[in-house]
Amino acid sequence: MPYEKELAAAKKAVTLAARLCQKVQKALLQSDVHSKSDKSPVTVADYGSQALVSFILERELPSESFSLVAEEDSGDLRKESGQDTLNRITELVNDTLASEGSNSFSTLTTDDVLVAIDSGKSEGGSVGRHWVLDPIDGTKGFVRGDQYAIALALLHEGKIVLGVLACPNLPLASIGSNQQHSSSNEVGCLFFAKVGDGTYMQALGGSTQTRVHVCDIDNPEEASFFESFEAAHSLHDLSSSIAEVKLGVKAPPVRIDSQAKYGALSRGDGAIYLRFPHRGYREKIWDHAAGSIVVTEAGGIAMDAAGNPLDFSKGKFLDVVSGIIVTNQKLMPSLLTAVKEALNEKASSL
Ligand SMILES: Nc1ncnc2c1ncn2[C@@H]1O[C@H](COP(=O)(O)O)[C@@H](O)[C@H]1OP(=O)(O)O
Ligand SMILES: [Mg+2]
Ligand SMILES: [Mg+2]
Ligand SMILES: [Mg+2]
Repeated sequence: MPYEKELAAAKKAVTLAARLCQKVQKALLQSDVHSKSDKSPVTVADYGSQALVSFILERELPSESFSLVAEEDSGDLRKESGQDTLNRITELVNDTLASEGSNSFSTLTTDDVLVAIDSGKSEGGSVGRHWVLDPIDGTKGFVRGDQYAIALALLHEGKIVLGVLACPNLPLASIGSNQQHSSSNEVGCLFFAKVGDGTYMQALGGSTQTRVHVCDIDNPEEASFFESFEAAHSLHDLSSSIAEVKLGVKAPPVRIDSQAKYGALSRGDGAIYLRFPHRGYREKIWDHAAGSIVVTEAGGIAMDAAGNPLDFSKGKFLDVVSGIIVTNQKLMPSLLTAVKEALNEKASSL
């Protein structure tokens, strides 16, 4: 089966990274939160997760040439002021590797950690194989104690061929706004998909997997929609005018952080995901690579707001027209029409 060993390695890497993130989120100390030059919060867990995933993929797939396009770099950690943080990250990575229980465990030095983080400097592109990683997607949710995801995908000749999405705080039961209250409050989901093979979900750390599908709602009035928790990441007014005014969606928006939205959509918790970043923001491939294959293999479609397929082959940026929209096959035509109308009205009112 193609990509079988890559999928196994990706699941192992992401599961361990999730363990590291859970530990940090539990004991999140103010001193663990730092500011990058773009002012987004970055924590020891973002770096630790990236180092772990990079290290495990290289260890598990030794015969392949390794290319990784990932969000973080080690610049700040190499400064004098980054020493304590680097020591803390190295300790976290080693503790997590030790908890794996394998005999082949070797202790990483701070230099090994820097090298593992910097393996993520690849630019991707349309030739060859590249892993694509967001070590913590939804850092703001992570810091708040809410939803976040570890998102890993494999890009092969310009197409995403597999994706693994760990959502440590996502309930195993449905979170859709139309859902009955569930008696189970167990959290921690691992979604994974291989091209042509469907999407599966299992409990993080569990082994029983279930195939998942997007919902088959064709009446927008019965649909519900996901969007960013952070209004700074996506225009909430525009989503409301599309979903509620144009399509007649009755349920209130489900606002959660990160690609957990793609995971939830892939198992039918809601029918639509709308994302309209503010002007000037450029999407990155690691923010959508794993999520998009998880949704498409579950029967959904992810496109830009003009109806173009998402093109992951152009380097680290994912250039899209106006935004990203995701739904099932039946709702996409009416959603696209509603989006076009709303964008035209917005343009003519400026
Ligand atoms: N100004 C911004 N507009 C849109 N998305 C952003 C912005 N700043 C960061 N992001 C990224 O958007 C994603 C989260 O969006 P949301 O949780 O709202 O879906 C994350 O990938 C986050 O990066 P990061 O990986 O650093 O958290
Ligand atoms: Mg970030
Ligand atoms: Mg992200
Ligand atoms: Mg991130």
